[in-house]
Amino acid sequence: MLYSMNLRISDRNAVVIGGGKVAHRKVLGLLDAGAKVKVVSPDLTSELMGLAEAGEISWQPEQYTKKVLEGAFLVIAATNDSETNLQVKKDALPHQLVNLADNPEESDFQVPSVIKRGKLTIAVSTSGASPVLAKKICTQMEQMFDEQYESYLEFLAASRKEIKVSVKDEAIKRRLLRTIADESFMKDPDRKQRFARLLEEAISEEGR
Ligand SMILES: C[C@@]1(CC(=O)O)C2=NC(=C\c3[nH]c(c(CCC(=O)O)c3CC(=O)O)Cc3[nH]c(c(CC(=O)O)c3CCC(=O)O)/C=C3\N/C(=C\2)[C@@H](CCC(=O)O)[C@]3(C)CC(=O)O)/[C@H]1CCC(=O)O
Ligand SMILES: NC(=O)c1ccc[n+]([C@@H]2O[C@H](COP(=O)([O-])OP(=O)(O)OC[C@H]3O[C@@H](n4cnc5c(N)ncnc54)[C@H](O)[C@@H]3O)[C@@H](O)[C@H]2O)c1
Repeated sequence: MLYSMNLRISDRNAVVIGGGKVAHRKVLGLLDAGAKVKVVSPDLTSELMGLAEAGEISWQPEQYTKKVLEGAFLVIAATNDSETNLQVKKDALPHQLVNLADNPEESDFQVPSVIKRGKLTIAVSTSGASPVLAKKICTQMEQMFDEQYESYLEFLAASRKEIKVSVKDEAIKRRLLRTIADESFMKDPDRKQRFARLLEEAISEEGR
């Protein structure tokens, strides 16, 4: 069984070994999360070359050696040589998190298929059974959880903050938090006013 979590990696060192299309996909995810990315590979796809030229990633144009792992928090071995990928896992220190693009069993972590809607993240994993299915499920979910969720999550975050500072009674607090998570709030263009009224009522209910 794998343990699911969302890792904060901004400004952490990530090393990607290999410069093909799989490495490129992993690099984009790491950059989105704000990691400092180094790619180690004798060659790069044109997309990765563009990122190197733009200074978004650093490129070490050489074959893998153990030394490149120094200082890495997270390591992705995505070469097309399974022996090299396995060697990366053997060389890494126990506290370095290693993913092997061709070997789910030997990986410390696996990368899920992901949908992002602002603060909302939906991640789908099949534990390595079928990455294609993971992607397919995400594609289906993309329609269910459309772009409206981005502003809805902003509303939820702000409203929850207000509830936490203004309401002391645990039962009332819970009721409000559940109410704003109702689908009708997601669809209501006047949800801010509706929430303001509810909050006011709750505060006076508490004062009684
Ligand atoms: C979800 C996603 C995330 C990402 O990579 O960012 C991801 N793979 C994606 C796509 C994809 N992967 C493959 C194809 C080609 C299929 C085809 O057509 O043949 C496509 C389709 C495509 O590229 O479109 C083949 C493949 N994948 C792995 C192996 C090796 C093996 O299993 O032994 C092989 C066989 C290679 C071969 O047969 O040669 C291994 C892994 N792939 C994983 C994740 C991890 C398990 C996640 C899970 O189980 O849920 C894991 C274990 C390791 C890891 O990478 O962490 C991403 C979708 C992104 C999106 O949502 O858009
Ligand atoms: N995890 C996934 O999502 C996924 C998806 C498809 C394929 N795969 C697997 O991922 C691997 C890479 O796939 P790809 O399509 O990117 O391959 P690719 O052939 O396009 O790229 C491989 C890259 O690795 C580099 N490389 C090879 N040996 C190296 C070494 N010793 N040191 C440094 N770099 C080295 C090559 O120069 C090249 O840049 C394959 O093993 C494939 O089976 C994984």
